[in-house]
Formats: sequence, structure tokens, C-alpha cells
Amino acid sequence: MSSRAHRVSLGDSWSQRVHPDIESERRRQAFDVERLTNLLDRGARNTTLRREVESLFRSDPAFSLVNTYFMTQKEHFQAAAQKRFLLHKMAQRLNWPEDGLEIDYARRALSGDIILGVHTVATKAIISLGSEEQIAKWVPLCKTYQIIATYAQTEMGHGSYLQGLETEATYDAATQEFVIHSPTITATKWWPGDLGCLATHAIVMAQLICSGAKRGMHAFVVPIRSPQDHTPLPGITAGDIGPRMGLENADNGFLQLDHVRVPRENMLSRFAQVLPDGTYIRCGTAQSNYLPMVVTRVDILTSVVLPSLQKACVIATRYSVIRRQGRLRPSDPEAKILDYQTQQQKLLFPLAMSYAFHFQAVSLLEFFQHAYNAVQSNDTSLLPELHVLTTGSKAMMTDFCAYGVELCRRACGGHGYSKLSGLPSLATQVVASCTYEGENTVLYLQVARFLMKNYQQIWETEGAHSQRSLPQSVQYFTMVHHDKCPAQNASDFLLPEIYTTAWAHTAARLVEDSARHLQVLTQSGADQQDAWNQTSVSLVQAAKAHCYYVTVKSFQDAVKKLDSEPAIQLVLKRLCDLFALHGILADSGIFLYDGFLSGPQVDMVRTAYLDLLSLIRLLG
Ligand SMILES: CCCCCCCCCCCCC/C=C/C(=O)SCCNC(=O)CCNC(=O)[C@H](O)C(C)(C)COP(=O)(O)OP(=O)(O)OC[C@H]1O[C@@H](n2cnc3c(N)ncnc32)[C@H](O)[C@@H]1OP(=O)(O)O
Ligand SMILES: Cc1cc2nc3c(=O)[nH]c(=O)nc-3n(C[C@H](O)[C@H](O)[C@H](O)COP(=O)(O)OP(=O)(O)OC[C@H]3O[C@@H](n4cnc5c(N)ncnc54)[C@H](O)[C@@H]3O)c2cc1C
Repeated sequence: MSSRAHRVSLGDSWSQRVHPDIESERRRQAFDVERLTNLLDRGARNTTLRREVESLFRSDPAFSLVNTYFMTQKEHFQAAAQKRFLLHKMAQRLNWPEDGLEIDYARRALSGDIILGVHTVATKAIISLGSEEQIAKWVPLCKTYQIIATYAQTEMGHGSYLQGLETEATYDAATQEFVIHSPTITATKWWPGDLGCLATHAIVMAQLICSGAKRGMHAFVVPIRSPQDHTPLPGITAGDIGPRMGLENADNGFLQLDHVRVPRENMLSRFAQVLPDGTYIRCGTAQSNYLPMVVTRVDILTSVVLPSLQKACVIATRYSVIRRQGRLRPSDPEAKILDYQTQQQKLLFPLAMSYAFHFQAVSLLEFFQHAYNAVQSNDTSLLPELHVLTTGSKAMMTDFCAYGVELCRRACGGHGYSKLSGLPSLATQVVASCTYEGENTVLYLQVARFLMKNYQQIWETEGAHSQRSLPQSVQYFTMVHHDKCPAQNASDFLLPEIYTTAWAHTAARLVEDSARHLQVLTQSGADQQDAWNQTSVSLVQAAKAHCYYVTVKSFQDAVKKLDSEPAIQLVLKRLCDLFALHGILADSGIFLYDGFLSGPQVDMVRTAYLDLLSLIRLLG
């Protein structure tokens, strides 16, 4: 590994000192930072554990990040592979539990810069879709790396529209095998991670054909390379898809299957089975085989997306208290850039976002665990709400985290463009998540579909249904909202019920407008699909407002529970206020449109918002 770059700050005593401006900021704290840290870690014991794990990596030269940004793509990949191997050895040596927090902390400490992320996704897909016997057979092989698996769903021709997948799995009753085949070039699996050169097995998502009927997308475990020397098996063509924007460790690949035969037992059969004679039996719903996406959408939020924003906020905020540029008054010393109102505006919104999404992720995880267990026991009643909460959270958090990281990067001026700041890598890492696991517009449209269905349910059965029959996340549709916001001055906008009601009102109004628009179009002769397409910009807008409302509400609920920690509660309330008001100001048109807010009230929002910037800056 060679580099012509002059290393100015490697190990010299000057660069290891804590900057006096950081020290003085740390002394100014208005609340107990350790207690807030414990709260975010969900307990002091977790904080201790996290720090222990982090110190293991910091003290071990094998995990050093020092050369990371000077590596070629190939070197980067090799280093990521080596780290994954060493991490596995460390986990074994220290007896870390398989799904314990230690591995999460390790991933975070290594910035996810290790290989086999999708191997984990594929392993979890087997757990979600496999029968008990299949899990017992395949999962230990995955966990001990005797096989390396990829999750091969997306094709060159189709990623978003799963019904359009072309890969076929045709059941041959004579041999009790499935014949897995890519019938066209567009059926080539394209993008799966850990497939380029690593995977020995693929969880191939293919259209099942049995007894002459098409049965939709099902999952098959397909051996693709020799576990001994990784040469492709007969009928397999596989390789790397070429350079990407970032994620050098991802090993994204392609896969073509030419009439590859696998035994009947290799179809993952928790929710559907093919009997030896070709009879098809479904135990779940048509969407049960989409469960791995639900699982991964939750996993990436907590292990990739949110940590990227949190790290960017730390980097940019620290930078902004030591960077001095220009003067507030001619007689003053040069100002810390964080003292400029515009810099506060840039950084405090991402900071507020990172707390908002932290609390949203906590409540999402709770609901996920409950609903996932129910689905695994074949109770699919919570699946629609789980789907919409995970798709909405995935779309909103990845969109906003990508925006927030970019704001942080730009807030660091020229240094933010240097890879050595860490920010460009965080930006490319998080921007990928806006596309993988469901492109965000497509996911917002899924949220809109759920909103329309529930809104129409109220409309069609007006009076007959109480709000109890609606899923919890849309019960606000039936709450009585004021026609006009009652706020009379800027401080009223710091009352959570004022801004939460504003978001609930506006989200419900946008949902209603979209539903009306759909109805007008269908009544004037458009078919349902055309009406949907002609309304889709409004539908996405309604879905975004709904997601913003859900986030504000969960942040507000979390803050309410902190009565025993008044100092922390105060600072988090300010961040919650800022998050809610930023959204209103950024999109004031939707609040003004029906007169819910007046022009003077938007001015009050702005006043409250600007006051918050300096209050949060002072709270430190
Ligand atoms: C410690 C852990 C570490 C892990 C960390 C890992 C780090 C890894 C790093 C990064 C890894 C990246 C890995 C990336 C992987 C991938 O990208 S895999 C590929 C992902 N692909 C997608 O997400 C595709 C997106 N498309 C879809 O989801 C669907 O096609 C669609 C958009 C939802 C449409 O599907 P379709 O069948 O056409 O449905 P509709 O007709 O629109 O709706 C029918 C009904 O189905 C309901 N529904 C849809 N999806 C689901 C679901 N998932 N669950 C439940 N229900 C679902 C939908 O609401 C409709 O319901 P009704 O309205 O009642 O009819
Ligand atoms: C870094 C990375 C890692 C990945 N890893 C994996 C992996 O491990 N396994 C795997 O199987 N896949 C993987 N993927 C693929 C990924 O899941 C897909 O790229 C993603 O689901 C989007 O699908 P697409 O590429 O077909 O986009 P498209 O659907 O072609 O999107 C292009 C545009 O069309 C729009 N569009 C599409 N459909 C509609 C619609 N119905 N209504 C309105 N607009 C629409 C979208 O909004 C978007 O603007 C990965 C992708 C990336 C970038």
C-alpha cells in the first residue's frame, strides 16, 4: 500500500491533544452527558459494554483505520475481509453471544467496513422463510462460514417490481427437484452483495412454477461455487458488476443460472410447500416471502443508517467548535463557526433528526419484535402495519439521514470534501440505502397505498367504525382537529400539542386530498391504475407528511417519559421542538394551503425556531 500523500497528523503529540475549544465546550454542559449516553445506550451496563468493545478495536493495530482512505479498492476489500475474519475469531475467543450487542458495537466501531453484510442478510432470510429443519441444516453452516450466502433477488431488468422477476424455479416431480433458470439476459441477478467473488450459495428469489401454474416469488437455496476453491458450479455464471459509487467492501455481483437443479428440500418452506407430486400448499399470505426485506429494512436503520448520521453530527459539531473563521464584531477574536446562526441551522437539524430517529427506531424495534414473532407463528394480522411502518421508516430515515450527512459534510467546508474527514465515506454509505432494500419513492407509494385503504375504510363506513378498528399509526385520521391552529404567539409553537396537531392535521388533510383526487379521476372515467399514477406525486407528499407526523409523535412520546431526568428532558424537548418546527418551515406551503396556519403564524414558527437554535447552542 503506497501513498504520495503527506501524512500531517499521524501519532504526533500535537495532534493527540484535546483542543482547548473542545475542552471549554465540554465544561459548559447543562446536563449530565453520561446519563444521556446511558439513555441512548439503553442502560449504563450497555454503555460499559460498548466502551469495552470499542477499546478492543482501538488498541488492536489489526483493526487500525489509519490507512483506510489511502487504499485502492482491492486493498480496501482485502482489509475488510481480514477484519471480518479477525472479528469472528475475537467473538469466538471472548464467547460473545451470536446475536448479542457486542457484534453490533463491533460493527459500529469498524464503521461497517467489513465484508459479508449480505451474508448476514441471507442468513436471516433463511431464518425468516425456512422450516425448522431447514434452519437447523443451513444456519449453522452460515454462522461458521462453512458456506457464504448472498441474497439474490434483484435482476438486471427488475428490482422494485418483484412480480416482474423472471428467474424461474420449475418443479420436476419426476426427480423431485427444482430447475432454477435465467431465461433472458434481463433475468440475470444483478447487485446482490457478497456475490462478486465470495458467495458459495445464493438465496435465489424466483418465480415458482409447479403443476404448470405460476405461484409467485419464492426462495431457494442454490449452491453456486465450490466451497473449496470458489470455482463456479456447472450451470453457474457469476462475477463482479464493476465499480460502484462507494461501499468497496460490498462485493456486489451478478449471477446467471442455466437449468441448475436443486433438491425439493431447498425451497424455503415456512410459508409455502411443494409436495413430492407437485401439489402447492400455501401457509402464509402472498407477501409472506417478502419478510426478509422487512427484517433487513429494520436492521439497516439501526446498524448502518442512523449510526452514519450520528457520526457525521459528531464530526461536524466538533469541527465547528474548533474552526474559527471571521469575526462577529470587528473587535472580537475570530468566531467559532458554530456561533454563526446559519451554521447552527445547518447542524442542529441533523442533530435533532438523529435523536428523533433514535427514539423512532426504539419504538419500531419493539413493534417489530412483537409482530415478527406473531408472523412466524402464522398470525399475519399485524403484517400490513409492520410493512408500512418499516417501509415508511426506511424511506424517511434514509432520505433524511442522507440529507443530514451531506449537510454535515458541507458544514465542514473544504475539509468536508477530504476523505480524511470521514464524511465522504459516510455520505456514500448512507446514500446507497436510499436505493437498496426498496427505492424510497416506491416505498413511500406503499405507505400511500396503506393510507388510502384506511382512509377509504373510514369514508365507506362513516359512523359505523370507531377509531379502534384503525391501525394505531393512522388513528389520528379520526381525531377531531381544529380548522385553524390556535397558537397566538411564538412560544405557543413550543407546546408539543400545538405542533403535533399541526402535523396530524396536515398529514390527514393531504391524505384526504389524495383520496378525493383519486375519486374525482375515477368518477370522470379514469381506471384505478391511471388515477393512481395521476395522483402519485400527491400520494408521495401525503406519505411523507404522515411519516413526519409519526416521527414527531414518537419523539414527543419519548420525551414525555423522561420526567425523572429534567435536565435531559429539557434539552431533548428543545430538539424535538426544533425537529417539528424545521419541518413546518421547510414545507410551510402545505400548512398554509388550507389556512390551518396563517402567514403571521408562520412568522411565529420562524421566531420560535431561531430562538431554539441559540437555546440549544447554549445548552451545549
Ligand atoms: C446485526 C445485523 C447486521 C445486518 C446489517 C447488514 C448490513 C448490510 C449492509 C447493506 C446491505 C444491503 C443489502 C441490500 C439488499 C437488497 O436491496 S435486497 C432487494 C430489496 N428489494 C426491494 O426492497 C424491492 C422493493 N419492492 C417491493 O418490496 C415490492 O415489489 C413492492 C414495491 C412492495 C410491490 O410489491 P407487489 O407484490 O407488486 O405488491 P403490491 O401489489 O404493491 O401490494 C400487494 C400487497 O402486498 C403488501 N405488501 C407489499 N410488500 C409487503 C411486505 N414486505 N410485507 C407485507 N406486505 C407487503 C402491500 O401492502 C399490498 O397489500 P394490500 O394493499 O393489502 O393489497
Ligand atoms: C449498494 C446496493 C446494494 C444492493 N444489494 C442488493 C442485494 O444484496 N440483493 C439484491 O437482491 N439487491 C440488491 N440491491 C438492489 C436494490 O435492492 C435495487 O436496486 C432497488 O430495490 C431498486 O430497484 P431498481 O434498481 O430496479 O430501481 P428502479 O425500480 O428501476 O428505480 C428507478 C426509478 O424508477 C422509479 N420507479 C420504479 N418503479 C416505480 C413505480 N412503481 N412507481 C413509481 N416510480 C417507480 C423509482 O422511484 C426510481 O426513481 C442493491 C442495490 C444497491 C445500490
